[in-house]
Amino acid sequence: MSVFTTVTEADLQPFLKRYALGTLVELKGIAAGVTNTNYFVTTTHGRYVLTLFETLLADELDYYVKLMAHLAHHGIAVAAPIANFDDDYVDELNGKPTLLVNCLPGMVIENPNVNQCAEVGEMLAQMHQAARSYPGHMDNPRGPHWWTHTAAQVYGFMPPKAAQQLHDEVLYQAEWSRNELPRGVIHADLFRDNVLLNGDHVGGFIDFYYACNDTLLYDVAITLNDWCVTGDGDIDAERARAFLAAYQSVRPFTEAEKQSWPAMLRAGALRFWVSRLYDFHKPASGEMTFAKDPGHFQRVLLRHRERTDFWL
Ligand SMILES: Nc1ncnc2c1ncn2[C@@H]1O[C@H](COP(=O)(O)OP(=O)(O)OP(=O)(O)O)[C@@H](O)[C@H]1O
Ligand SMILES: N[C@@H](CCO)C(=O)O
Repeated sequence: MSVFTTVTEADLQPFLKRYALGTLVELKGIAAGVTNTNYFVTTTHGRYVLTLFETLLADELDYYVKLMAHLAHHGIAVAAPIANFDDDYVDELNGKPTLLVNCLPGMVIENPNVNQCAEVGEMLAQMHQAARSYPGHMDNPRGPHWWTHTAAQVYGFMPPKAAQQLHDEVLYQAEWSRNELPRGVIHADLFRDNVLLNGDHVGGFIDFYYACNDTLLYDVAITLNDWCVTGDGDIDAERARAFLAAYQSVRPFTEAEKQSWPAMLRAGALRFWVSRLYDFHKPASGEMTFAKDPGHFQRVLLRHRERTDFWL
């Protein structure tokens, strides 16, 4: 469930008076999602999504929310934040920082087809391009420094063979240089549950709260590792080829990116193996997370290590 902070119609009516959105018709909690409280809000003007941020503070939201507004302004399918009469995107309701965005068409798809993977690849490349003029900056909090430090905290909980595999990968990732790779704003968590699909078309990308400035190729790897994966951690070649071809139809990889692609695929898997290991072995008390299977990304990573064809 994901209504951690209850909002009643009586709470919302005065709040909505700070926006040009008409009056409340219906308020409905959204079950999906595990971090924040989300509601569908229908007013006399349309349908919106209200998010109450359970952990992020108002000033921490600035980079993400302005990025969403910037991308929407460029025609990228993302939820567009709506400003209140003070021209602020982030407001406050029931003691929590709050955001209203437009409701996007479509739904989360668990088993995407080839066309849907291609559409996501194309939109991702266009998002990378549209974000080139975004002035905000945020270092990636989940890069090599983070996984080296975080892996060190979980080795002791792991079977020796898996710990050795993880340690080997951390060392391997420290040995190659990312300096030549194009950088920009990345989503950094564009899994299937963060994209709404409207038929074969992208209804919208959501959940920009890991977005940051890093290499664009890292975003491509993270996205492919989820969208094109099979149940056993292998990659479906047909979906991978379609995804990459569509991405490159907008932004072809540089030579340096082509060379780095096999290593970057592994980096994308390592990042989520480590975060899932950490959440599994060291859940913060009272934290509202539902541990996801770390073994899945161990399998994805080990398959990448054996791979000889990278679908380019
Ligand atoms: N702009 C939107 N338009 C339509 N539906 C949305 C929109 N934003 C969120 N949703 C719906 O709400 C659900 C939960 O949103 P989201 O995944 O962002 O939750 P969260 O708890 O904030 O994040 P997380 O899942 O990363 O914990 C989504 O699966 C989607 O169904
Ligand atoms: N997408 C992440 C969780 C949210 O960051 C995962 O599947 O581990």
